[in-house]
Amino acid sequence: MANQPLDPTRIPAHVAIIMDGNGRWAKARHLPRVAGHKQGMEVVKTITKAASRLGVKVLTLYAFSTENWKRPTSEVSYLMRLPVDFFGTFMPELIAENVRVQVMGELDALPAKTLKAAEDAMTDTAQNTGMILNFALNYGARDELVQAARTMAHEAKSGQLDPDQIDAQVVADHLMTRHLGALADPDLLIRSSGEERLSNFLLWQLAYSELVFTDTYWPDFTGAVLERCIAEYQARDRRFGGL
Ligand SMILES: Cc1cc(N2CCCCCC2)n2ncc(-c3ccc(F)cc3)c2n1
Repeated sequence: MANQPLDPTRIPAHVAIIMDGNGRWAKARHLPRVAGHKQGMEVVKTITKAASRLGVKVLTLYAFSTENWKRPTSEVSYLMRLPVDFFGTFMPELIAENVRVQVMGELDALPAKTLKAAEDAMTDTAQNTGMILNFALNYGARDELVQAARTMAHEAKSGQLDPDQIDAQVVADHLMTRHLGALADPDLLIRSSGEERLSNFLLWQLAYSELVFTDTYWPDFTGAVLERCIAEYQARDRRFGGL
């Protein structure tokens, strides 16, 4: 991993993070899995402020995937309370940091209290003009692509969309990241805990992203680890398919 000082002129505009390793962190400490999730949420607060102060414009965090419903009921119930706890304890700091909250995923399937916490946070921070904190909650990239294809098919069938006009931008405009506009595609994807998989995350948007993997478990992730990942990103020479 690169250890150069960061170039403040080349901070990645959009950073996405798969926050992995919470259960293993807890197991290594003979704690229940939910202790890893609890500490992981505190790290979300730390990294939100660190990314904002570095000049990141969009921070997308994979909080809960469509596959996570398979976990034990007690763990899912705990996880569904975390968005409520997060905003209940961190909203004043989000406002002070001028952060705007976005939440994307199949939100209608969330428990009512979870959905309300997310919707209230989006409303209460809508006027903020700083970093966008974009949570992926009950999100799956394949579901996102299926939904986009179904919507475009219905629009074509109704005469609203000429199939021959469908290009990459039209597809992007039908994805859950459409509200991010030109910032929709992450420049940098970070995955913690040593796993090197995409796990059904942002499959369209990550087409040209730099992928950085760190062995650090998410609950141990710090601002210094974030800076090392960004230094690794800055040490790479992105070609976007060119020479
Ligand atoms: C389900 C879940 C799990 C969750 N973990 C903590 C971070 C590590 C990953 C698993 C556990 N965190 N952390 C923050 C949120 C959150 C999500 C949406 C939102 F609008 C506000 C906060 C969260 N949500």
